[in-house]
Amino acid sequence: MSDLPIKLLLVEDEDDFRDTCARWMQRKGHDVTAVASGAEALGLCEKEVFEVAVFDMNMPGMSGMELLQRVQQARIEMEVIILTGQGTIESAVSAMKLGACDYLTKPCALGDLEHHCQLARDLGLLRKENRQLKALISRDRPKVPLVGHSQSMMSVMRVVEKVGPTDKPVLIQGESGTGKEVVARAIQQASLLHDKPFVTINCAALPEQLVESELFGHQKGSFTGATADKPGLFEIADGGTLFIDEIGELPPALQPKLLRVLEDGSMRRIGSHRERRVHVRIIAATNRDLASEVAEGNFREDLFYRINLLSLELPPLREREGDVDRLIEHYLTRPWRIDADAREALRGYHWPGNVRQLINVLQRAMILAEGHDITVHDLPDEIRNDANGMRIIDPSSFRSVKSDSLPLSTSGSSTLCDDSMLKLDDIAKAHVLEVLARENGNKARAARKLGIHRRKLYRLLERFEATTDEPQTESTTST
Ligand SMILES: Nc1ncnc2c1ncn2[C@@H]1O[C@H](COP(=O)(O)OP(=O)(O)OP(=O)(O)O)[C@@H](O)[C@H]1O
Repeated sequence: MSDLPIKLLLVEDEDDFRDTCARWMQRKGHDVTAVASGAEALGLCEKEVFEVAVFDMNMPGMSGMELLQRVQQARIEMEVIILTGQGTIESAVSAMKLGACDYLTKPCALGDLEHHCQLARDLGLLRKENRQLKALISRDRPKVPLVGHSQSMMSVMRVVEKVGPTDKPVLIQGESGTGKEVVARAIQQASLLHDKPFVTINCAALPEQLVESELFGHQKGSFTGATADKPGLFEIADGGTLFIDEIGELPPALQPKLLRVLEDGSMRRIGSHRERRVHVRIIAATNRDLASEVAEGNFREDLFYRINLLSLELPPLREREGDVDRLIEHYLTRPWRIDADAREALRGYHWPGNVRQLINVLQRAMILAEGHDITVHDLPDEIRNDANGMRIIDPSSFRSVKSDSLPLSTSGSSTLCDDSMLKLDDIAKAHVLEVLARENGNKARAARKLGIHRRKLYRLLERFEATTDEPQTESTTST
């Protein structure tokens, strides 16, 4: 039995007994609120959350049994002990039937009262844990090992080991499919909360109204379709970790609510005035450049600083030397084999969809292969073309770019120009600008189409701009 302080509500009309009980429990370190009537108690329960309540059975106005019924009807979650001067078996049975967890007769020793309150609190914690576990069974996924020994992944793993044991928020950035959720789970596994709930939400996958009710829960009747009270993921994750994927997509109206939970753990369900407190570690992930979102006014600066306290950036797969081979070994199960050409093609590909794309390609190849040997013919066209050095760029993509706007040099100051490098850079610029135009200037979408990180697109555009603005000298004239 735990001896942590109990958040206790005591409802007793006899002044002396109420004061004596309240003082005793307070001296024992519990957080006690004592009131003399059922009406006062109900008003309090609307605003505050209690773990345990002790109701005197016989009170003028509203009896303890009636109060218990009202509490049940309002779906207020707390453990109730009924206290009575005239205990009978019948009244004890009906109290239990109404949902009381315990029944005590007066006079009772104060030590007994405390003991029963502790048992009730532990029962409440068990019930809560049970709800959390049920919620998790449907959400939890098998653990995925973090495969990769490249230098960049080794340094990610070192950061995971360092940030894991703190209970501070972590922000994981990286392109889609780089393994942000896998890393979030690894952080949780390295933390003191490893045996506590790990609950996930993807802000991009849900409409705005649903994101709010998923995260914060709602009160019955608070909007059309809210047919019952529903706890939010913050409550379900209480004591554990909440992984907020695609946090860059969190609607602006919800950002202050999230900030409040991060600041002092307080939140309210939609349509409720009751303030709740939760203790949840937040791990957030995004494939957007959140700093630019802040600069563009799409993401609150104060929230950004809160979640960005500890951050880590996942490298794209094309920058993880040797990891494609390790991922092949991991995901290509026996009896499948891959021949040298196919392996080489996979190693050389630029993987815009990162690890997720590699897994899909391997799964597809296992289906298409004759027997159990995967060859280059079982790989998708874009990978085969890449491997043959035939990455084809649609010639029409050059039409919208005027020849005089092409960059003249990659370095800008070099007097020795390599023709082939110049042409490659020209092609790259034309392609990037074309994709950007096709996406009506939306850099996030263009970056996604190009298979590069948004930050990289910004850097490329800056470079293109710099080279275009430069005074053209003979030494940098393009052929
Ligand atoms: N290092 C890794 N080792 C093993 N499997 C991995 C690794 N990284 C990613 N995966 C696998 O790749 C797939 C995509 O990973 P995950 O969902 O974590 O990526 P993500 O970056 O969160 O993607 P998104 O931004 O689209 O949500 C999953 O099937 C995951 O198990």
